[in-house]
Amino acid sequence: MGVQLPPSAEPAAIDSCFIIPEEHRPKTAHNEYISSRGEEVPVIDLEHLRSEDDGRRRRAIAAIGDACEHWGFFQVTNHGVPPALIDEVKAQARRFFELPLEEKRRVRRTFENVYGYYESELTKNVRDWKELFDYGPKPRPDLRDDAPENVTLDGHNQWPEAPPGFRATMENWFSAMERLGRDVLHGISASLGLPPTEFDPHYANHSSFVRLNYYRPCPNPALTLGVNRHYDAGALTIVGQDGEVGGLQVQKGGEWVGIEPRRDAFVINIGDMMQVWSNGKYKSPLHRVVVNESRARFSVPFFYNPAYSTDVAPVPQLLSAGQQPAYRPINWGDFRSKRAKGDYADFGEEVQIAHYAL
Ligand SMILES: O=C(O)CCC(=O)C(=O)O
Ligand SMILES: [Fe+2]
Repeated sequence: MGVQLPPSAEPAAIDSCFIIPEEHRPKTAHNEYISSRGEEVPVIDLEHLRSEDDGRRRRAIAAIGDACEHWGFFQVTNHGVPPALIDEVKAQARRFFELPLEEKRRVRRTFENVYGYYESELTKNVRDWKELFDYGPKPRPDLRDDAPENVTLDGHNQWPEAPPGFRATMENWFSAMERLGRDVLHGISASLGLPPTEFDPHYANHSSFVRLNYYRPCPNPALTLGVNRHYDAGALTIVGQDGEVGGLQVQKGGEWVGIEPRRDAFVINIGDMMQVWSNGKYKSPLHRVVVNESRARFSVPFFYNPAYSTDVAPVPQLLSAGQQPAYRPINWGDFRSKRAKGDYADFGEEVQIAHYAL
C-alpha cells in the first residue's frame, strides 16, 4: 500500500528563475556550523592585535595567517564597533526592506548607477533569493550626492526618504567599517610578514562599498540560494551578520561549512585581490548563502577594496629567491567592471583570477 503524504509535505513551488541546477543545490542546512571533521571557522580576538604583549600579538597575527591560508574566513570579536550602532543599522535596514516595493524602487539602481536598491541580483546567472541596497563613499560630504566630486565609476549614492535617519545611520556605518577594515587589513598584512601598512597607499581613494542584504523566508529553500556560490572579487570583506539566523557557508575540503551567527562578531573573508597580492598563499574562498523557510535573514557586507587605479600584482617581498609570480598584474577597476557585468545579465563565463594565472 502506497504512503499518502499530507498536502503540506509537498515541496512548495517557487518561480523557475530562482531555481539552480541540481548539482549546486544546498544540502547543508542554514543552521549547521561544524564540518564533518569537527572543524569550525576560527574566531580571533582583535584586542590581542592591539596588545602591548608581544607574544599575544604574535599569536593573534599567526592565527589570522592560519585562517587566511586554510579557510579564507574568520570571525573577529572585540572589533571596536559600538553595539548600539550595529543594532541601529539592523533596525534601519529592516524598516527599509519592509517598505512597499514601489517605495524602494524609487531608489532603484540602474546600469549607470550601481548604488541603490535592487531585488534581482544574478550570481552565476540565476536570480538570488534576496533584496539588496548598496551605497559607497562620499568624498565630499559638503556637496550633493550627485555633485561631480561625488560621482565615482560606480555612480553616486541614492538615499530613500524613509525610514527617517536611514542615511545618517548608514554614513556612520561606512566610517566605522573603514576603521575596522584598516585594522583587519593591517593584521593580514602583518600575517604575511609585511609591514602592517603595506597596502595603505592603495587605499587613499578606496573603492569600498556597503551592501545591505535582506533574505526573506523561502517556501522551498532546497531549490535556491540567497547568494549563489562565488568568490568576492576585491581584497577583503567584512560581514556584519544577522546575530541569530545563519546561512553563510564556505567551501572547505569539498564540503560546505556554515558560519555560526554571533552577535559579538564580524565575519571576515579575503577576496581575489588578496589572493593575488599574497601570490596564492591566501585563497579567496568559495562561499554562498542558503535561505530558510521560517525566518528572514539580514547581513551587511563591507567590501573593503583598493582604489580602482590599483594594479594588483604579487607583492615582490613575498617571492622567495628565483620564485616567479603566479599572476600577471590585474587592474582592479578593470577586473571589477568585468565581474560586475555578470550581476545584470548572462554575459557568458564570469572573469576569474585564474584567467590571469601565469
Ligand atoms: O549574506 C552574507 O552573509 C554574505 C553575502 C555575500 O557573500 C556577498 O554579498 O558577497
Ligand atoms: Fe560574498
